[in-house]
Amino acid sequence: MKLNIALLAGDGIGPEVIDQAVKVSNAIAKKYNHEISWTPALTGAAAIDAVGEPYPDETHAVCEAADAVLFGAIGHPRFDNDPSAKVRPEQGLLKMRQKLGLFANVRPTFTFPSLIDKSPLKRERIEGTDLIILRELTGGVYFGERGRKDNGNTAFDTMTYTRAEIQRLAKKGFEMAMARSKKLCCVDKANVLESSRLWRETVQAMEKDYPEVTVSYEFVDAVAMRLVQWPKGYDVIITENLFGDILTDEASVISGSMGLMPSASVGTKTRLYEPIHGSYPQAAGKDIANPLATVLSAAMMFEDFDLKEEAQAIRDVVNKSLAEGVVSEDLAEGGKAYKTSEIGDWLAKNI
Ligand SMILES: NC(=O)C1=CN([C@@H]2O[C@H](COP(=O)(O)OP(=O)(O)OC[C@H]3O[C@@H](n4cnc5c(N)ncnc54)[C@H](O)[C@@H]3O)[C@@H](O)[C@H]2O)C=CC1
Ligand SMILES: CC(C)CC(=O)C(=O)O
Ligand SMILES: [Mg+2]
Repeated sequence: MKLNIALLAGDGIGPEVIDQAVKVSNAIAKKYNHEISWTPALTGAAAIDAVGEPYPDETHAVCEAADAVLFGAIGHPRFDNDPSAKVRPEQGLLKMRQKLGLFANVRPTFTFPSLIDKSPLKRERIEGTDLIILRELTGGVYFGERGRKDNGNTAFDTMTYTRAEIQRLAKKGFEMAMARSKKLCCVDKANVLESSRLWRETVQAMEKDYPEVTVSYEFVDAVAMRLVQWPKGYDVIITENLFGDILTDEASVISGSMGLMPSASVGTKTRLYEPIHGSYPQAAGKDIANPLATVLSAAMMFEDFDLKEEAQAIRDVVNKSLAEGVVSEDLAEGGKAYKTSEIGDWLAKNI
């Protein structure tokens, strides 16, 4: 197969983890006779520095022309620490998601056999966890009306959803549940928020179309507790943008590290694969970040091209690396920590 992949490395550890995913993908291409052409493009703070805008039109054109996008991370402390900055890297991420129509973010949470006892959570609670948080990605408070009033002394952000936005995300959730254990949990805050009540009303109305799916409705605060208390109680979770953002970082504790959590963003135009973590600026340039979230995002990309054996080969080599102790600092627990680049080399060699 010939694949044209847009490569958006971004900021901080973005370029370092992307490099490893490219090494692994190229090794897969070589082994299984595929041809991958990578087209790099600017995004985030790197793009602001170069052209003054975090998601330039040229980058959008590259993404639109590609078969898929592999994305690293964006964000830089000089913007995080400057609340008055008018142009911010994160605006690029949101614009990209919106312009590419990526309304659903698939964030799986699973455990790795060799890491289970390293989790702060007990083995019996997490072993066998296999859940998906399907996060709405182009609506809600990240995209609602915001501003200041009262001479800047009052600030507001608006959480807005349309029925159609909820329906298209929920449809994906129901379909995923049908293909898995037929269990769907809609996470909201319908006891307080009107937008959550629209979520609940909309999902309830769709239940009749999927009679085999058992649907539960839970409040996000309680789910934040239950997710780490008994993650095996969940299979497919659907939720709005902000709640999904927060719950998935929390879920990384079940797997063992933020550096292990992949994702796929899907929607109306193209597909984008990215780790759930950010640019981890404290690690930038040190070659210490865990590249596996990005490598496993590439596995999700192969899976979606229906290259299932290739995707499995990546997951297998990742498991092998963890079992053999080829781990980065976040998982080393005082033992030998491999460099980001060494892990990429090891994985590519062992494909
Ligand atoms: N999708 C994206 O591009 C995202 C960008 N950001 C941006 O990233 C910057 C940093 O934000 P933070 O809140 O610190 O989130 P972050 O996800 O970059 O880092 C949070 C913590 O997670 C751990 N971590 C993250 N990635 C790791 C990896 N690959 N290997 C090992 N450990 C890892 C580290 O302990 C780190 O301190 C900000 O500018 C933020 O806006 C944050 C989240 C997502
Ligand atoms: C800028 C944020 C919306 C990025 C983030 O935290 C995420 O997508 O997980
Ligand atoms: Mg996040």
